[in-house]
Amino acid sequence: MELRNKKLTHDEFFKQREEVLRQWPTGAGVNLEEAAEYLKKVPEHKQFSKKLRYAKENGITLAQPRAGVALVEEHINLLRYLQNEGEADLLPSTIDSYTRQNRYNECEVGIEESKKAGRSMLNGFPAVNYGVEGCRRVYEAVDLPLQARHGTPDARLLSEIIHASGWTSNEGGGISYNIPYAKSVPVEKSIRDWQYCDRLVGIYQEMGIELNREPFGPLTGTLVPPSMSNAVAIIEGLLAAEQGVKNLTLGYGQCGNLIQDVAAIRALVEQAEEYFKMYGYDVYLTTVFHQWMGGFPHDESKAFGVISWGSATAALAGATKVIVKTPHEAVGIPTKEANAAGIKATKQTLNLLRGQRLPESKELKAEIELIKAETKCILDKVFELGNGDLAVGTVKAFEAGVLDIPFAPSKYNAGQIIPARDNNGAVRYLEFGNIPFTKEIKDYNRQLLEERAKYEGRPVSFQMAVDDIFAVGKGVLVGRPE
Ligand SMILES: CCC[C@H]1O[C@@H](n2cnc3c(N)ncnc32)[C@H](O)[C@@H]1O
Repeated sequence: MELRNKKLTHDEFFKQREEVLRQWPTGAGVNLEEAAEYLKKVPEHKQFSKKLRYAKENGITLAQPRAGVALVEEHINLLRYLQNEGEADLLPSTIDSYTRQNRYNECEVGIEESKKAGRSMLNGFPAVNYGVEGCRRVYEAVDLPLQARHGTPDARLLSEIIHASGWTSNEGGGISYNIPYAKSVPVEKSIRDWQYCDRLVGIYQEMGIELNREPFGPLTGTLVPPSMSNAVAIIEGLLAAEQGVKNLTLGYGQCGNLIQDVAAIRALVEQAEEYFKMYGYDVYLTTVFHQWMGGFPHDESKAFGVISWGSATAALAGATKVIVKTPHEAVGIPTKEANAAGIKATKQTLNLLRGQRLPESKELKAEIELIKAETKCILDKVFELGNGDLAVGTVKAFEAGVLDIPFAPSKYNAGQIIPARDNNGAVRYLEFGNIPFTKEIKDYNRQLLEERAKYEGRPVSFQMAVDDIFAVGKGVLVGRPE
């Protein structure tokens, strides 16, 4: 069947579902009607969509950690600790890397090794291997909404299992969980697979169960210009809406300049709403701001500085949710104590800033307009390449380098754009690759980088990008020459 941005028919979906549920033995434990009955019993305070609505309507920014370990009991202890000690507002289950690659055999080995070692030998929770029974134990053990967070190009079986288990949100998308996470998964394949995941949510929606979907905003988390990440977020939002998703959280990864980060969230909301309206989708939209996704300082006190700065930006931007980092970010998977500390520092900052927003200024307005103009150039070309079909256009846009994610591992990503910070730390385009920006937009980006070059007494060059990549880990935002 030709790739199309078209809601999967019931026949198309249920025919594919037979193969999906056979991918691993635990798939046999998924029964749609039984799962719907189970989901209908999820109390409001454990429904992602309800808690996000409440936060948006009350101008509150919620705090959510990442967390996942190999064994069910330990994972439950971890989540309960983050709920009770960490005061998390929303809970994750970060899924391990083998599951993300559908390598469930290796998950089995990792589970056994973890039992022998008495510690987690996987970097997340292997939800598929535990199946509905194990995932329901996790859901029933906590008292907050639960979401699957991962990086899975083919998340069809994972999505079936976690939703059937009462987990009321799923992160990911056909671009955002492929290009930054995989080397050789064709864009067409991951778009199709995520159409399935979204259609599953749409089918639950038609049964009166509102689940939340959250495309992964930060992408590579390495100097991704806001217009590129916003373009991807809006594309994944539209693709999800076509499959019947009604509750969407679009995201963005902190870049570090306050004006630009606030502008990115404001532009994302304004532009996404414009596109949903234009295409007639009735979507309840919320936003998620990811605390700094790049290199972290080793020193835990300095790490708390980065965590608090991301929290403050999220609050001032009015994001519905902020994803929390921990003081162990520079070293690896955090202990539960370090994870809880990250959440508490975040919530302290959010509470101190409750109700405050970065006021409209000419600089903020200009940055919002610039981001929207850049994003429009990209999206217009995507639709043109697809002759109006967004799914086809997305595949062709990656082939043409119109969608191009900096520092992505995927061989389907052109990798021609080069980002670098301007003198105020805002992320600009140093090389445009094949992105069809207007001359005015290109000249403005170049002018801002020339200002930095003049200040630093060096030419605009790739070295600026390299210096910027290491800067935050060294305690600064802009990578000044040594
Ligand atoms: C896009 C996600 C990257 C971030 O996701 C964190 N992360 C990954 N796996 C786990 C885990 N099992 N528990 C807690 N945090 C985790 C990393 O540290 C990084 O910040």
